[in-house]
Amino acid sequence: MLSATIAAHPAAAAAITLRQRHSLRPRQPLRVPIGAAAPRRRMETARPSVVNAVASQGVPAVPPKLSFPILVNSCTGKMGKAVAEAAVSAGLQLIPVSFSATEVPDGKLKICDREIRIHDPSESEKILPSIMEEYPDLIIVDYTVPDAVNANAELYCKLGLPVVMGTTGGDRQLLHKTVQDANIYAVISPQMGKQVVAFLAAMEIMAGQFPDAFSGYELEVMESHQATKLDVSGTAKAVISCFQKLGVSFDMDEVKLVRDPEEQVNVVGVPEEHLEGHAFHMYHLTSPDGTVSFEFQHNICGRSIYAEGTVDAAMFLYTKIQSGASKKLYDMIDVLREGNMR
Ligand SMILES: NC(=O)C1=CN([C@@H]2O[C@H](COP(=O)(O)OP(=O)(O)OC[C@H]3O[C@@H](n4cnc5c(N)ncnc54)[C@H](O)[C@@H]3O)[C@@H](O)[C@H]2O)C=CC1
Ligand SMILES: O=C(O)C1=N[C@H](C(=O)O)C[C@H](O)C1
Repeated sequence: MLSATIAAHPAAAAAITLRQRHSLRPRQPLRVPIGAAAPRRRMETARPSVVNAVASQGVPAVPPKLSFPILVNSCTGKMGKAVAEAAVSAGLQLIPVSFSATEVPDGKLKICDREIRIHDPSESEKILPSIMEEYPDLIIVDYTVPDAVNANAELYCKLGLPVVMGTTGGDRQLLHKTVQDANIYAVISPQMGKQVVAFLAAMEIMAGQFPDAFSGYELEVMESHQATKLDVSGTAKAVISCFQKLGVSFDMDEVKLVRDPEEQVNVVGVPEEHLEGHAFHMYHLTSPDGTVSFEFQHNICGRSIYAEGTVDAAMFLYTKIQSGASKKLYDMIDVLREGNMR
């Protein structure tokens, strides 16, 4: 059996095998425990580097830190809160306003010692223009719910507000058309985690270069997320569309969703402390005669990988806007390609 395993979080190495549709069996981790790995030898001689060479000529070695205003919609959500915290720690100016369908005491929320005023989404059209006046360089980040994606995008387009759209679901085709037609600056991606985006990019390259390489193979897909997740993983859908280009026949509704915490712990192998925030994905391919199988996984615990990637995307977008780039609509592969990951 050929097997490729990608575990993006050390705590998430529990491998899963999907040999029969809807039947999940836990398996021993394939990786060597971190502590057992032989330590790498440190380089003993200083290497001349471009940075050092430039610094020695009196030019600043480190590019100036970017700082611009960022509004996170919605700071009451799990991702919104994580992004707001990551933005503050990266030195961005977190605008003390957000919108939410969830009521919070006194209409306020504390994030990193800052008080964020929470408004009802119905007020966004009225409030955002004055915020844009106050913060002309503003970028908005959207982590709301699948049902709000299209209406939110329409509003940002109407206002000409640059957006990093992390929210999944909704009508994706319409989302892209709305943004393209309005010609606003945007990064749209169902996956902001750098390493997962690199995996996705590799899948796209493989699909482009070897179409039909997996023709006739059977694909089984399992994704496990926190029970509150409303939609099928947008990342799984993107990976599946690559498998489809590789010749695999698969309907999106064949994805096995795991949302039951007991199954997540006992069958999938999600660490209990990450039941409220995890994203385990497994894709299993079997050849028509059953003699060859492939397995790909990306298992993530927590949200920091997406929050950091989102801040990278916002910084990328800001520099595009400042340089007056003619291309305006980007995805995370564009961000990755230009090396904008801190
Ligand atoms: N692109 C990426 O890398 C990632 C994307 N996501 C996606 O982000 C979205 C949010 O995920 P979570 O934060 O876990 O969900 P969540 O349920 O914790 O938060 C959603 C928040 O949006 C608020 N909300 C609902 N309707 C709204 C509206 N019209 N305007 C403003 N706020 C509104 C809710 O009150 C809630 O606080 C999901 O679509 C999820 O799939 C999540 C993780 C990573
Ligand atoms: O809701 C989540 O949590 C996640 N959503 C994104 C998706 O649907 O692909 C990314 C990741 O799976 C986490």
